[in-house]
This record gives sequence, C-alpha cells and structure tokens, in this order.
Amino acid sequence: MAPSPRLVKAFRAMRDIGISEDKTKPVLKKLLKVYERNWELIEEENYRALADAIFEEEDSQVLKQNERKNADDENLEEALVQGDSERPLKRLRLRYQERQATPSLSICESMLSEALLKRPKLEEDELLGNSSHWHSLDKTKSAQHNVENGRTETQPVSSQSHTRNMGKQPLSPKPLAVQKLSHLQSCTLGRTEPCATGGSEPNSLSSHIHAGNKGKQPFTPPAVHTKNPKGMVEPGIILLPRQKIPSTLVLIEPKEEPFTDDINANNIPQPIAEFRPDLLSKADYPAGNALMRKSCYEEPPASLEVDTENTGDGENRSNCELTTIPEDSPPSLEIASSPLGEVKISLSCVSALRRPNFHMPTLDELKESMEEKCLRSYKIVDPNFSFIKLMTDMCGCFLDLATNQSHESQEGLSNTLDLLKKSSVRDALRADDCLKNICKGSSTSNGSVDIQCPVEVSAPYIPRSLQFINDIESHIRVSKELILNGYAEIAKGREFKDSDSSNLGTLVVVPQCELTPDELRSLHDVNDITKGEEGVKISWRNEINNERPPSFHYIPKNMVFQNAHVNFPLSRIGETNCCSTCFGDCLSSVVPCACAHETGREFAYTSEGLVKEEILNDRIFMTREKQNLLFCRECPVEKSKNEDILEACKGHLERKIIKECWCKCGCIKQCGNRVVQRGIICKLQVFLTSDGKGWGIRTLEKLPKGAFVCEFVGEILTIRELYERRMQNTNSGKHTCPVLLDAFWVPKGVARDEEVLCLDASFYGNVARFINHRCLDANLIEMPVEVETPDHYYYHLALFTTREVDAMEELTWDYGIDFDDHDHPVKAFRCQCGSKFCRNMKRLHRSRFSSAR
Ligand SMILES: C[S@@+](CC[C@H](N)C(=O)[O-])C[C@H]1O[C@@H](n2cnc3c(N)ncnc32)[C@H](O)[C@@H]1O
Repeated sequence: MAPSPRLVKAFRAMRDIGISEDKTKPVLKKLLKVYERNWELIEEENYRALADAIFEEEDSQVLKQNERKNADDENLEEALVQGDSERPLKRLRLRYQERQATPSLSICESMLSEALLKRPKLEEDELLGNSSHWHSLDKTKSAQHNVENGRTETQPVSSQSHTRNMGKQPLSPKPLAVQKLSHLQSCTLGRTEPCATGGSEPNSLSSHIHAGNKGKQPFTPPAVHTKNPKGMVEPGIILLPRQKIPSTLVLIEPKEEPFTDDINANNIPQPIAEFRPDLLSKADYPAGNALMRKSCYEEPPASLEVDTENTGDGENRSNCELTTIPEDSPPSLEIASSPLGEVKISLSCVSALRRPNFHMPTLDELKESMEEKCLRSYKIVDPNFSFIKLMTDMCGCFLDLATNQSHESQEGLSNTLDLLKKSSVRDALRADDCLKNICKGSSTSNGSVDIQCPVEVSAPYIPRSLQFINDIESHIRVSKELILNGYAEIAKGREFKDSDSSNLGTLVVVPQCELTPDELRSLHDVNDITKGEEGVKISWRNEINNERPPSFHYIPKNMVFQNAHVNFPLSRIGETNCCSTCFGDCLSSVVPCACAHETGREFAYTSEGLVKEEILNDRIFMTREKQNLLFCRECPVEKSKNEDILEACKGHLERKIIKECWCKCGCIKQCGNRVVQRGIICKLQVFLTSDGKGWGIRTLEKLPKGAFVCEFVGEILTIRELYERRMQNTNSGKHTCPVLLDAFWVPKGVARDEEVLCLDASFYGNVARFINHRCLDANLIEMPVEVETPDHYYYHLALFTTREVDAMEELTWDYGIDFDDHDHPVKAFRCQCGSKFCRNMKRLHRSRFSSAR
C-alpha cells in the first residue's frame, strides 16, 4: 500500500531540515496518537510540532544517558567518601539539584503532555526568558523548565539572577529543545549567539543573550545539528541551518547594555525579541515590555558574520550581521514597549538594501505613499487621515492589549469601532501632542524606519462614556454624509469647527459597500487630485476646516460634450500648418519652421520652455490695458441668449495665438516648440483659501516668469449648450465657470453654431478649475495655443506666469469678468481678490460715491 501523502510530506519536511526518516517515524507515531490523528496540528507551521518533538526526543535520550552516567559517578564517589559526616548531605543536595534541572522523562510525558500541547506558552516563555535585560524584569513571564513530580513544568524564574549572571557563568537552566530552537531562530533572523562553554552540561545551558565569543571571528555556518560526540553543542559554535527550516522561529535578540532599569539611557524602548505574529495567537502576545517582530523569512541567510566585542569584564558579546540576505525577505515589523508605556515601532526591509536602485525614502515619502495606499486600498477618505496617527493608534492599541485594557473588545466591526473610539479618547486626552511632536519618525541608512510614539500607559484609562460613543458615532455619520453629499455644506457649522473634534475619529474608515461607484470615483485622493491622469501628482490640503474639494471628474484634456465640432483630420493640416520636414528639436534649427509663422516667424518659447519675455509682455499689456477690444456684428454670446432683440456685442479681447508643433510635424515630442501639449510639469497644490474665495491653487516651487503652469481643461460646449446648461444649473442653484474660446470670433465673422465654443470645467475639468480670479495684476495669463487644428475656433487655453512666483504663492488669473454684466456666462461674484486694482471694489466705491451725492 502506498504511504499516505501526508506521511510522505511529513518525512520530506523533516528530511529538509536534516532529520532522517528513522528518527521521524517513531516520534510521528506518538504524536499522531497524542493528537488523535489530527494531522492539521502536526502540519501546522511547517511541521513545527513534529520537529520539536524529534528534537526533544533526542534530548531526552541524551539526558537519560547523562543521568545514568551521573548515577554511576555518584555511586563511585559515595564509595570513596564513606565515613565523612558532611559529604552525604552535600551529595544529597547535589543530587536533588540535578534532578531538579534534569528532565528525565519519556517523550510522551515530558514533551507531548506539556510542551507541545502548550506550544504558545512555550513560545512566550522562550521569548521572555531569553530577551534583553530590559525585558527580563518581567519576572512573571520569564521561565525555565523544571522537572517536578515527574512532569515538565514551566515556572517563573527570577529575572534578576538571570541578568546579574550576565556572561559570567552559565545562566538559568534551559531545556535543550529550547536552546536548539533558539539557534534556529537566531540564525534565521541573522542574529546568532555562540553557545557558552557551560553549554556542555545539560542543566546549565548558556543564555543566548549573554554568552559570548571573544574577538572578531569570521563565521562559518555549520550544519543544523552540529554537536560534539556527546551530543552537546560545542562551545563557541553557532548553529546555523543551511537547509530550509521550520518557519516557526523566534529571535531572542541580545541586549548589550548592563542591567540598570527597564529603560535605556534615553528612555527609548529597545527591541527585545521578535516573532512571527502568525505563529502566536493574539492571546499569546507577550504583554508589557515585549517586542514583536513580524518576520516572514522562509529561508535563513546563507552566511553570517560574527562580530564580537569584549566588554572588559570577562564577558563576551556577539553581534552577528547579515552578509547574505535572502532575495525577497519581506519587511519585518517590531513593536517594543517599556513598562512605562513607551512604544516603539520599527520597520525593517532588509532585502531592499540589495537592490541596485535602492534609495532611502524619507519618512514623508513613506507617509504620503501609505496615505495614498490607505485611500486606494482601504478607502480611508478622511482628509485628516494620517499614517503617523495610525502608527500612534497602533502603539496605543498595543499598550491597551498589553495592559488588558481592551479585553472586552468585541468581534468584527465593533472591534474596529472600539479601536477608533479608544484612539480618539486618547487623542482627546493628549491633545495634539502625539500627532505633532512626540510621534517622531526617522529612516535610517540601514533600510529601516523607526516611529516612536510614546503612549503613556500610566495615563488613566477613561471608560467609554455614552456621551463619547455618541460623539464618535455622530462624527462617523457626519463623515459619511460629507462623502455622500458633496462634503462642503454639511461640514460647515458642525462639530468639525471645534478644534477638539478634529481629534475625534480622525480616522474614518468608510466601507466600500456604502459608497456607489460614482461616489467613489468623485472622491479626491489627498495626494493626487488628478488620479494619475497627469505626469505629476497634485495634492490637496485643507488647513482651515474639514471640507473637501468639490466633486468633479478629473480630465487632463478637453473633451467634447456633444455638439461641438472639434475633430482633427490629418488631411486638413496643410504643409503651411506644420513642419513635416523638420527633424529633432525645431528650436535648434537656424531658420524657424512653419509652426513659428503665427508668432512672427519666431518661436514663442525659449529653450528653457518659457514664453519669450517680449511675447509675454506684449500679451500682458494687451490684456491689462484691454487694448484691442474687438466687437462682432452678431455676437454669438448675445445670439445664444435666444432673446427677441439681439443685443450689441460687448467686445472680445484680441489675443494672439501660439502655434506648437504636433504629430504631423517631423520633429520629436521633446521639441522645444511643444510645451503645452506635454502637460503640467510644475508642482501644484489645491488648497482652501483663507480669504473666502473657496479652493485655489498654489505652487509648491518657485516659478520663473513665462513658465507654463497648466491648461484650462473642461468639456467643450457650443455656446448654445452652455446657455442651456446654465439655465438648468441656475434652477438647481449651481454655477458654471466657463471660458469662451472667443479669440477669433470676430475675424472669422459669424461661425456656425457648433463652432462657437467654450470650455466648462464644472463637471469635467483639470486642476485649472480651482484657479481663482484676481483683477488685473494676477500672476497668470491665459494664451491661446494651437496644437492640432489650424481652425482657430478651437484652441487650447494655456496659463503662463506673468512674473516670478514664489513657492506657496496662490496662482491667480484675471477672468476678464465685468462685475456689472450680470448676463455674462461667468456668473459675477463678490470679488475678494485683494488687488488694489480690484474692479469689483472700484465698482462698489463708485456706487457708494454716486449714492452719497
Ligand atoms: C473657477 S472657480 C475657482 C475655484 C473655486 N474657488 C472653488 O472653490 O471651486 C470660480 C469661482 O471661485 C470663486 N472665486 C474665484 N475668484 C474669486 C475672488 N477673487 N473672490 C471671490 N470668489 C472668487 C467664485 O465663486 C467663482 O465663481
């Protein structure tokens, strides 16, 4: 009969770690019996139980042999000292001590009945019993295995004796199995401790923390079970498995400073130990000053280098560093806390260091990237959501769990809400401290990021009052309303205005199922309002209240709504409208190409991509002085109003066009005469203005004069469509903010309806929809730019700086609005531009002046 696949797998797993089938078979048999053939338990954690059982079986054999040997020696000694009145007592005590420390039980009794069935407890003991001095103060958790009444038991051991013994003599007894496991653990995580000389005695196994190897020695990894002929680990030898090992590994990290207190000189929590969270159930997390490292190494490092130092007190300590790191070791996470309630989170991504393109991201970059991920993957949409705060909350939850303060937490959603509520309580208690200053983060050159968030466990734990729950729930409810109803209106006047309330539930998780796809689409990513549509990210910030930017669809290029006649057949672009014979960069040719005709046979741009000063000044002058106002015979704007009596044209500003090269040209995309079509390149940010203009745009970097900022992008509508839309929107109380493409209405005479166009960015648009108006001295100016079509009724409206603009300055543009013209497509508003040339202010002064007369 073919052996069961489960059996085969188990043998294979053991073979992988160097254990023969002969050794595996009897132990597996016993294990199956004890586990009542529950294979899952055996297979769990890559056959950990089986591996441990085999190790322990082996150890118990060795111990039995030693016991027999000791007994023989004693008999001999007894015979020699007969007649001595004191010696028998001594011998009795010795014998007693040996028995105490020497498990002499069969595998079924000592190993299966206790150690295996209490696996999580054993892990905890290992963790705590072997960690740093700092950690070892946790007396109740430190443990050693003693044999009592014929059973192996885990008993508390005085941590002080443990720490005071540091490196000077063999420390608390520790079962071989634990020692062996620790070797594996240490190796896996790139930290090993040489075994102490005392390790050759079964009842005086060395501590992995304190044993030392003097002098720096290159380390050659031996096989997993390197033992001397007696079956003991040789002094000074580090056990390192070459083969795959069970992934049930626990690292006991050495702590180097002498024992003083639980906290080091800087009161910074120190890493103590690490473990794989998937191996320990939540209930088994070490409490208090424990550290967890999420380590998912499957393979041990191929080689290690031992770096030992002499402490001068006869004690050697060893620091082992990785020289070979597994290719794709996932990041590991450490959380450490001190008994005083400080928590440290440390994230290490060792494998990243090996990559040729490795560079150390800043904490800000990490924070931004995480916040983006939280928005995309977890739909955390609160504008005040902060990754650092999440880390702070994590520390808080850790402490709560560690101090048994959240044991009443329930399953599922209520669990999440609990955490939200509790973290909010903490926030309220600690005001902004944690968020602003205390929660420090740093990235180190070794590829790890540390975030330290002291969360005082000594702070009184506030029971959740009904009022508080109400606060939170209403906050969450309001947040949902904000999302569903376009945010801005509801937020006003609610508790969001209360500065404290910003601390309440700043983390709002909106379950995906509660939002329709349309609502989700219209949410703005705080790190990139463009949703990746532009070559650059454009973030948004609200430093004033909890409003979000209005809902709209981001489009990077104009799109026809319905009737606009905009198409670009290549056949219509004649030789005179392109430079098909050009090559490379047109700006570098001696004679400007056909595309420069529109701008007086010279290119509009400098080689730096700026509009030439002369051209720019000319346009600024024409716009500001309203030098060339042209009047149409039958104005499309007036005609579109569908009124019986056609009103006279109010005039259109003459604007000269910039013609860029395009795809029918022979030049390359990087040609210097292609600026606008390459899109936004400067760093912009949408922000809520503080002077009542609503949202605006600022530049995050200094911009030179003549720099291209962005195009005004929206839906291309015919002027008739615009008016129809305007009528509908007026009825619904909404405004449109259209731009007329009227630069060429007059010279062409009256065009067909579908050719009289405008851009409306109310529903579909780009970042330019946030640019606010400033009368006359705005720092942006619009210029018509022709790219695809020589027909002037459609063109791109590009915005360039009129002067040098400082970083963080708001970008503004003179809409050309006439505040007296209530019929104008751009609905007049009470201008708050603050310019001394403000036309609205002048108008108000005028009307006040005339009414005073
Ligand atoms: C193209 S939008 C600009 C973005 C707008 N601030 C927002 O929050 O979405 C034009 C609207 O912004 C407001 N606005 C722009 N410039 C303004 C100014 N100088 N003073 C007051 N409001 C202004 C007006 O409500 C106007 O209708």
